[in-house]
Amino acid sequence: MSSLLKGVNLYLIGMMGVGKTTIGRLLAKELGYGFVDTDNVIAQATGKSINELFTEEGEAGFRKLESDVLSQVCAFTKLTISTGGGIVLRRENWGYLHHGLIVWLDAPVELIYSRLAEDSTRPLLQDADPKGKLRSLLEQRIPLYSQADLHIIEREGETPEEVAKGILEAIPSVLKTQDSD
Ligand SMILES: Nc1ncnc2c1ncn2[C@@H]1O[C@H](COP(=O)(O)OP(=O)(O)O)[C@@H](O)[C@H]1O
Ligand SMILES: O=C(O)C1=C[C@@H](OP(=O)(O)O)[C@@H](O)[C@H](O)C1
Ligand SMILES: [Mg+2]
Repeated sequence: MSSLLKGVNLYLIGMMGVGKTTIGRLLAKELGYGFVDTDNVIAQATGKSINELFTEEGEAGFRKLESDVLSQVCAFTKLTISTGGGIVLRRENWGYLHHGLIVWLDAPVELIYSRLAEDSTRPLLQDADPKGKLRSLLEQRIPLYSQADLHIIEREGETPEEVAKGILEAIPSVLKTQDSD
């Protein structure tokens, strides 16, 4: 399986709660790749939670840190990189993402909401109408997520392992060069 991508990095993009962090870790294991989660790197580097960074630096400050991390990790190979849902917003980030294979992990808003309803670690969902916020964020971001190489739609009840398996099975269909050895 590790020869599938020939060392090319795999980037997971998509809305918060679709499972990028959870599934990225599984994919890295299957591929024999290293695993990086951009939010975790930011939290480790700053010693602050994502909530604290949004409060203290604002979303713009957080986005700057996110771009810095992405620019650093894309210099490496053999990585599965789980991004934060808003990484698609900055145009400069696409120059980094396109160094690898980009997978848009997608799920219905109802499913995402059911996973995050009790979760207070997503500052953008600390809103009077979190479900409405998810819908409007998704609507704004669909044209951006659509630039991914691969679009994977999760079904309700699918386990992270099943989603990861579906991604691995779909990858050969989007590889630009075929393995000739
Ligand atoms: N396929 C799945 N089925 C059920 N729960 C899931 C699934 N994928 C992720 N989760 C749960 O949903 C929440 C959000 O997952 P996470 O990996 O943090 O998503 P993201 O990084 O995209 O925000 C976590 O509690 C995680 O355990
Ligand atoms: O969608 C977003 O703008 C965000 C998603 C979060 O990451 P996950 O997508 O891993 O939840 C985190 O980066 C931050 O709360 C902002
Ligand atoms: Mg995450």
